[in-house]
Amino acid sequence: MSGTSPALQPPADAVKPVRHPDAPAPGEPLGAHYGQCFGCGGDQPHGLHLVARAGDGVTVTAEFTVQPAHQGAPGLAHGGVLASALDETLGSLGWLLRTIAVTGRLETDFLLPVPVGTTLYLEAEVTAVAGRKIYSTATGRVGGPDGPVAVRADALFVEVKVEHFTDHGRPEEIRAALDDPDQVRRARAFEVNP
Ligand SMILES: CCCCCCCC(=O)SCCNC(=O)CCNC(=O)[C@H](O)C(C)(C)COP(=O)(O)OP(=O)(O)OC[C@H]1O[C@@H](n2cnc3c(N)ncnc32)[C@H](O)[C@@H]1OP(=O)(O)O
Repeated sequence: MSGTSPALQPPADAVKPVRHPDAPAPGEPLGAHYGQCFGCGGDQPHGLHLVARAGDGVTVTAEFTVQPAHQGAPGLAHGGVLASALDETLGSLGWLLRTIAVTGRLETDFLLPVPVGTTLYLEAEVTAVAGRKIYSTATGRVGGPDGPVAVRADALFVEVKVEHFTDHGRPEEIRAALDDPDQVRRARAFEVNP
């Protein structure tokens, strides 16, 4: 069973999302926004190492393979890890809008158990925008990009300023990210923005 709560129904004044003219081209890898990110960071040993690509319109696709460190029950992915994969994929839609946004609400349906070693094929799309509120939906399929849906989610992301991160993050990590001599990495740590 799945159903979206009223909190995730776009209001009457919501508009269709607009792909930013400088959004990455369809098929272009989005890359990690921060090396230590649990979702996409290459320097995060127990992370998902999720790889996302821009799609058409305001969509992205992504893949992640469930590792032994991601188990809940023996040999099965932990539900929170699968929710993280959906959240990360939905979060990467910010690259298409060129908007910095964080998850306000994430509603998840777990439809099939997902064994360790499985690759989850994820797809996410922005469905509506109302002011700072960004409504989106995602699926994770198994067995291939057209396989059965194992997990799905609806989400509300809320646009924030970069100070959301710099004011609230632990000072050690903020300082390290701001001191990164690589200008692109420095910007990407906080902004889902090329
Ligand atoms: C760099 C990006 C990496 C991406 C990684 C993947 C994404 C993530 O996991 S981000 C991390 C997890 N998320 C967070 O830590 C966010 C924590 N929450 C917050 O900081 C705040 O609650 C925040 C920013 C969401 C909203 O606060 P604030 O900016 O004060 O806005 P606020 O006025 O409360 O809400 C704005 C609108 O959103 C709505 N809204 C906010 N939260 C929710 C919610 N949970 N459910 C429904 N609606 C909500 C409000 O009702 C309001 O609507 P309206 O404009 O119609 O009145």
